[in-house]
Amino acid sequence: MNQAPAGNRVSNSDAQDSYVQVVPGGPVLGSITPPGSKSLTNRALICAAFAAGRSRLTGALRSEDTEVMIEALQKIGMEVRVDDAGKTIEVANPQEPFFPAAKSKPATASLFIANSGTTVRFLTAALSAFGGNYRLTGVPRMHQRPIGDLVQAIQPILDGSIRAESPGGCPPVHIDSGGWKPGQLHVAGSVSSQYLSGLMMAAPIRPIGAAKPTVDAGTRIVVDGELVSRPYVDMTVDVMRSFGANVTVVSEGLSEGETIAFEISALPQPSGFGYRGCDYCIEPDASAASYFWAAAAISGGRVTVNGLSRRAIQGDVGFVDVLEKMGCEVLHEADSITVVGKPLRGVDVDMNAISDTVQTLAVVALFADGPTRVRGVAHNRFKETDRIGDLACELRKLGAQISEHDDGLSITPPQQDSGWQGADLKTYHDHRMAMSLSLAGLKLDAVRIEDPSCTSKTYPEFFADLERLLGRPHRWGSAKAKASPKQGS
Ligand SMILES: O=C(O)C1=C[C@@H](OP(=O)(O)O)[C@@H](O)[C@H](O)C1
Ligand SMILES: C=C(OP(=O)(O)O)C(=O)O
Repeated sequence: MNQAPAGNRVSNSDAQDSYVQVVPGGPVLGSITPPGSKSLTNRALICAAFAAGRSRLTGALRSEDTEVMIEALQKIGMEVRVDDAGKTIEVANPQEPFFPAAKSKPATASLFIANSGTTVRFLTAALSAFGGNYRLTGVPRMHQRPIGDLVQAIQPILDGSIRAESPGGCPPVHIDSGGWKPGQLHVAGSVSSQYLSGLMMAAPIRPIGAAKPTVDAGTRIVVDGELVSRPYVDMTVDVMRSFGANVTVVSEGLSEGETIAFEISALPQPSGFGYRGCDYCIEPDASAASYFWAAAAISGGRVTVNGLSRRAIQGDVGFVDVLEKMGCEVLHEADSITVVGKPLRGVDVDMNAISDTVQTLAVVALFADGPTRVRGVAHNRFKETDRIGDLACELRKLGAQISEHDDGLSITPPQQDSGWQGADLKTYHDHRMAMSLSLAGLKLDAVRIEDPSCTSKTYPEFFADLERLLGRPHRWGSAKAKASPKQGS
C-alpha cells in the first residue's frame, strides 16, 4: 500500500512535484475514527498552559497546527509533554518560579506559527494578557490573514503596545505587554470568530508576577456587529468552563450595534490562577469527519464516523444535516453518526456556522441533481487560501459550471457524463482543498491532487486513512502528463 507523505511541517514553497489520485470504485462502506479536533486541542492547550496544576489531554490532534501551538508554549516556558503514542499531552505551568525573576524581567520570545489561525489568534490574545515581549510570525499566507480587529480590541486595555506589522493589519504581530488593565473589551467578529475566542480564553490568565488574573473582578467582552462561525465561540465557552473559568453569555440589554457579550470571571482558586488544570478528553475532528461522510454521499455508500454524535461540542457535525437535505439518510447513535448515500439533489444552504465544510459540500454538490447555492461564507476568503475564488477555479476544471458570489458560490454539475473533465487540481497549500477535492476521484477518472502533503496542517494521515476506508490504494506520483478524461464508476 502506498503511504501518504509524512512529516508534520508543511513548507510554504511552490514546489508541487507530487500528486495523489483517488481511484474510482463502488460504494464506500466502512467506519472510521478521525484524529482529535484541532480546535479543541488548541483551546485545551491554551487553558491548560495557563492553569494552576497539571492537565492531561487525551485524544489530542498531532499535526502542524497543534505542533506550532505546543512549540510556542514550550518556548515561553510551559511544560508540555507528549507521550510516545502522541495522542496524550501533559501540560503544566511551572508556576514557581514561573520565569526566573519574572517580576522584573518579562519573557521574550520569537514564535513561528506557520499558517495556524487558531494558534496566532489565541496566542496573541493570551500572551498580551500574560505579559512579555513577543513576535509571532508565520508562512507568507499567514502574513496575509487579517488580525487587525483583534489587535484593535486589545490596544485600549493593554499595559504596553501591540502591532500587526503587515499591510491590512496582518501578522507578524509584535507584543510588548505588562498585562491587561481592567476594563471592557469590544471586538469585531465579521472576519473571524477566533479573535473573540482568543480574548475570552485570555481573560482568566494571570499576568506574570501578578497575584491574580485581571478578570478576578470580572471582564466583559462585547461583540460589535456580525459574528461569524458562532459554534466555535460556544466551543470556547465549553472548554473554558471545563478548566474552571466562569463564563456568562449575555444576549439581552445590549446597546445598539452590539450583538452579544460574554462576562468572564475567575472561580475562586487558592493559587490565584484563573484556570484549574484537569483531565480533558478531546473529540475526533468533525471537519475531518466531513470527508468520510461525503465519501458515502458521493459513492452511494455507507460510512460510520465513531466518537461523534449530535451532542458533540463541534458545530461541524451539522454537516450531516446538509447531506440529509440533499437526500442522504443520516443515522444518529450515542457515539457515532452514519451517512447512507442516496440519490442527491442540489440545495440552497447558509454555511456561515460550518464554513470549514464548504469545500467538502461543493464536491458533493458536483454529483447532485440540480444546482447548489452556498451562502453566508464571505469570511472563507481569509482562510488558508481564498476558499471561494480558488475553490471555484478548481471545480471549473472538472467541467462544472461555477458562479462566484461575494458570500459563497453556486455549483451546477455538467448535464451529461460527457461534460466531465479529468484535471490536475491545485491545492494552494490548503489542507481542506486537498482532502475535499480528492473525493471527486471517487466518481471521476484522472482527478489528480497536487501537493497532497499539505494535509499535514490538520490531518497528516488523511490519505492513508482514506485508502484503508476504500480498501484500495490511491495512485501516487510526480509525473506532469495528464491522463485522458472520462467518468468512472
Ligand atoms: O475557533 C476555531 O477553532 C476555528 C474557527 C473557524 O475560523 P473563523 O472563525 O475564522 O471562521 C474555523 O474556520 C477554524 O478552522 C477553526
Ligand atoms: C481555517 C482553518 O484553520 P485556521 O484558521 O485555524 O488556520 C481550517 O482548519 O480550515
